[in-house]
Amino acid sequence: MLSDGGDDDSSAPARFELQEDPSFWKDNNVQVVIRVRPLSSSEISVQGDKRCVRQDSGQSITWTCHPESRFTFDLVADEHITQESLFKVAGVPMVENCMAGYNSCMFAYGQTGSGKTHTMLGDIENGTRGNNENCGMTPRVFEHLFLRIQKEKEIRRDEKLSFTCKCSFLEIYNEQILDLLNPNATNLQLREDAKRGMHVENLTEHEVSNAREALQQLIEGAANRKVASTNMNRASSRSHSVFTCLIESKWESQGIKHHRFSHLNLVDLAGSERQKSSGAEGERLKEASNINKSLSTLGHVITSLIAVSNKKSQHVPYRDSKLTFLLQDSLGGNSKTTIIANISPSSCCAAETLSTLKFAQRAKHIRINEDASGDVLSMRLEIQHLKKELSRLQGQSGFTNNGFVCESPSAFKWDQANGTFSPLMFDKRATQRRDYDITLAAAFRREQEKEAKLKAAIAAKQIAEELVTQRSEEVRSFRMRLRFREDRIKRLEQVASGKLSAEAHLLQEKEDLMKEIEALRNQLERNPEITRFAMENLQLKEEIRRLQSFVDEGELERMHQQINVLEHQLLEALDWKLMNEKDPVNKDLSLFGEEAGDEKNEFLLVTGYPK
Ligand SMILES: Nc1ncnc2c1ncn2[C@@H]1O[C@H](COP(=O)(O)OP(=O)(O)OP(=O)(O)O)[C@@H](O)[C@H]1O
Repeated sequence: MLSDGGDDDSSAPARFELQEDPSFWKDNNVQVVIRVRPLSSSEISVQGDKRCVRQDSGQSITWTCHPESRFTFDLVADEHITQESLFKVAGVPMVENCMAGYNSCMFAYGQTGSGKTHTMLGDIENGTRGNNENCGMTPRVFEHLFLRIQKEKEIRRDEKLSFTCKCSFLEIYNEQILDLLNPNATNLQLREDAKRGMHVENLTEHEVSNAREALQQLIEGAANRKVASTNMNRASSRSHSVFTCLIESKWESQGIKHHRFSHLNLVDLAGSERQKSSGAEGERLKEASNINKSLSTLGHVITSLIAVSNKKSQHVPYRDSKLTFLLQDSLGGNSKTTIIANISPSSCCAAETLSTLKFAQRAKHIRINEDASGDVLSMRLEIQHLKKELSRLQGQSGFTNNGFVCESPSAFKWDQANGTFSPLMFDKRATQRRDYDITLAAAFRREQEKEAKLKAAIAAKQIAEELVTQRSEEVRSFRMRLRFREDRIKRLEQVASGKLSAEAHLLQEKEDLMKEIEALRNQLERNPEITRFAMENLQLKEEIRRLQSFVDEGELERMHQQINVLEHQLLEALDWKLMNEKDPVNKDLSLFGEEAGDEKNEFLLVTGYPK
C-alpha cells in the first residue's frame, strides 16, 4: 500500500536551473528528461498540495512514498520550467543532431493529464514563441530548424546546398493508423523496404518551406486528433500521434553530388493511465486497453533492447504493436532519441508517477546502435583522423627558419616607399627584385596549395560521412532480413505445432521471400556506390599524402635555397656598406637602411644610442 511521504512533501517545491551538457550527444543516443507539471486545481481540491516527489537537483528526483526511491536522469525539469527553457535544453540539440544527419526522435510519455500534449504542442493556435510563451516543443523545433537551414545554406552557398522538407502527421488509434492530414484515409498499413525503410503506405506528405507552413500542418492535424474527456483530463488524447519531417539535403563538392536524408519524429503518446482511475468504460475502455497494450509493448521493447545491448537476448518484439513497429528505427536504429517523461507531483497520482519514473529509468539504459557500432565507429575514427590531418596541415601555414618567418604572402611585402634595404636598390636592384618576386610567387603558390589541400581534406571528410550513412543503411537492410528470418522460424514452429496451416505458411513465405529478394537487390545496387566512395576516400588520402611529402621535401628544400640567396644578398649589401661608410654610428644606422642625420637617427640619439 502506498503511504504519504513526510511533512516535507507539502512544502513548496525547490527550483533548479537546467544545466545543459554540450557534449552529451557525442557519447549518447538516448536522453531521458523528466518534466514535473504544477499541481492542478482538481488535485489540490482532492489532496491539497501534498506531493509524492521531491526534486533533489537538476538531475535527480525522489519518490517520497513508501519505500522512498531516488532516481537519476539526464535532466529533471521542475514545475516552474518554461516552454522556452525546456526547448533550449532538449529541442535545440535535437535540431542540431538532425542538421548533422542523424535521425532524431522525441517522444512524450506519461499518465493522462501529466502534460504530454502541453510539452509537445502547447498552445499552437496563437503563433510561435516570439509572441506566445506557451507554444510547445514542436512549433519551436520547426522555427529553429528553418533558421538553421537558412544559415547553413548561406554558409555553404558555394556547395549549392539545398533542402527539401516534407511533413506528415499520423495517429495510432485502437491499433489502426490514421492520416491526420487526410481524415478520410484510415487503417493505413506499415511497410518496410530497403529503399524507404519503415514507412506508412499512402500517408499524406506535404512539402513545407518555412516554420509557418509546418505549423499550419500541425494545427490542421491536431484538430483531427481523437480527444475525449476522462476523469484525469478534460481533453485527453486517446491516441499516439507522430509528426514527422523528412529532411532531404543535396550539395556538391569537388565535383561530387551528395544526397542525405534525415527524419525528425515528434511523438505525443496517449496517456499511460490505470483503467480504474481513468474512469473508462465502453468505447473508452477499449481505447484504454489498446493504449495500455501498446505502451506495455513499448516497455517490453525497451527491456529487450537493454537485454540485446547486454548480449542477453537477440529478439526485440517491435512487431507486437503498431507504435513500436513504426518507431523501431528511433528506438533501436541509427537515431538520437529524447524521451520526455511527464509526471504529476500530486500524492493522488503517486502510483502512476512511480510507474512513469520506472519506465524512464529503464529507457535510460538503452544503448542503441550497438550492432552497427563496429562499422560506424571505424568510419568515425577515420573522420577524426582526417580532421586531425586537416588541422595539422592548416597549422603549417607558418614556416620558421633562422628567424625568418613567413606567415602569409603579405609578410613578403617590400616597402619601397620607406626606403628600407637601400643597398639593394643600387646596381644589383634588378636581380634582387627578381629574387623577391620569386619568393613572393613561391609563397603564394604554397598558400594556394594549402587551400587545395584544405578543400581535398574537407571533401574526404564528407565522403567518409556519406560512407557512414551508407553502412548504416546496409545494417538496417541486414536487420530487416534478419527479422524476416525470425518470423519464418516462428511460423515454421507454428506449422509444426499445428497452429498454422501449411498453405497459410507457404503464402506468407512467398511474400517474405519477395521482400527479401527486393532487399538483396537494393543492397546489390548500392554496393558499387559504397565501393566508389571507398575508392574516392583512398584517392583523397593518397592526394593528401602526396601534397604532404611535397611540402615536407621538395617545397621546403626550395624555400631553404631562397633563404640562402636572400642571406647571401643581405651580407653582400652589408659588406658594401661597411666598405663605403666611415662613421661607425652612421655605419650601424645604415644597417637599418637610413642615412645618418635623418629622423630615425635623431630618434636613436634621444633614446641613448652611444655617440
Ligand atoms: N507544465 C505545465 N504547466 C502548466 N499547465 C500544464 C503543464 N502541463 C500540463 N498542463 C495543463 O494540464 C492539463 C493536461 O495537460 P495535457 O493535456 O498536456 O496532458 P496529457 O499528458 O497530454 O494528457 P492526455 O494523455 O490525456 O492527452 C492541460 O490543461 C495543460 O494545459
